[in-house]
Amino acid sequence: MSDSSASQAPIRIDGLSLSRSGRTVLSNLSLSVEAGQAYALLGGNGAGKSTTIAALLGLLPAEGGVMEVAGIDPVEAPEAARRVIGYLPENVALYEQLDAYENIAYFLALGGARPSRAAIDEALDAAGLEADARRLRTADYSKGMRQKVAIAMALLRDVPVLLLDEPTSGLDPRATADFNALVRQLKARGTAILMVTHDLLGAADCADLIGFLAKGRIVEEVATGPNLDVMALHHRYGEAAAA
Ligand SMILES: Nc1ncnc2c1ncn2[C@@H]1O[C@H](COP(=O)(O)OP(=O)(O)OP(=O)(O)O)[C@@H](O)[C@H]1O
Repeated sequence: MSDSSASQAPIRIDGLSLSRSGRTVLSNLSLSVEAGQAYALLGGNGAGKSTTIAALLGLLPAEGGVMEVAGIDPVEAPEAARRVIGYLPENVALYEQLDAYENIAYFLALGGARPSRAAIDEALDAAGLEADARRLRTADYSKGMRQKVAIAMALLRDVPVLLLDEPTSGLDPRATADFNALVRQLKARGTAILMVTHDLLGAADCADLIGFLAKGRIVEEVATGPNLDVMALHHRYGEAAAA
């Protein structure tokens, strides 16, 4: 597969195979995410979702297939790939003794960037972190607040690719809805988003494509939209997850 539109997708995985500890974990996996799209990757425990993200981050050697993030092969050039990726692990790690401004200034300085306070405020506004929380030590932040700080960093870095690992697990319904709205905003900016999730409803709410992973391969891929039958999908997903 190598038509020109697919090769320009900011996230592209084509025929990826990968083993861990001698066991096949990803098997001929293919997916692509266009600019301004979100792709939700669902699947049962151990299906290979986090491994897919680790592969895109250039953390695991592939045995076959190709990957590209913003045109960069993360296996050949992992550091260059990570410069174009915003990655949100399931639990965002921040310096607990520092506030949101200090964390953002610190992490961006590692990449050589020195955003102004106004630029940080603008990014935190876009990410939806309450103004009166920004000067508090992040030790007191909820998971949702930490994620907003990480999203603000990605906005300031202006990365074309976001990888989200179970961003809504453990969030309450309100925070989940806020997060899904944020995903829609990021799409509107042209970001390509790959999110690993167990939240089918949230995926239907904010993703364009939902892929079901089982035993390291996509067993079903559906486009979301007003006609999507989420309950039917729920039943099929259960079957896919158990496959
Ligand atoms: N460090 C590792 N060494 C060896 N095998 C691993 C390692 N990490 C994960 N695996 C195996 O790779 C497979 C895929 O794991 P992965 O974490 O990608 O699944 P997942 O779909 O993200 O699951 P979950 O929903 O439980 O997070 C599993 O069989 C797992 O046991």
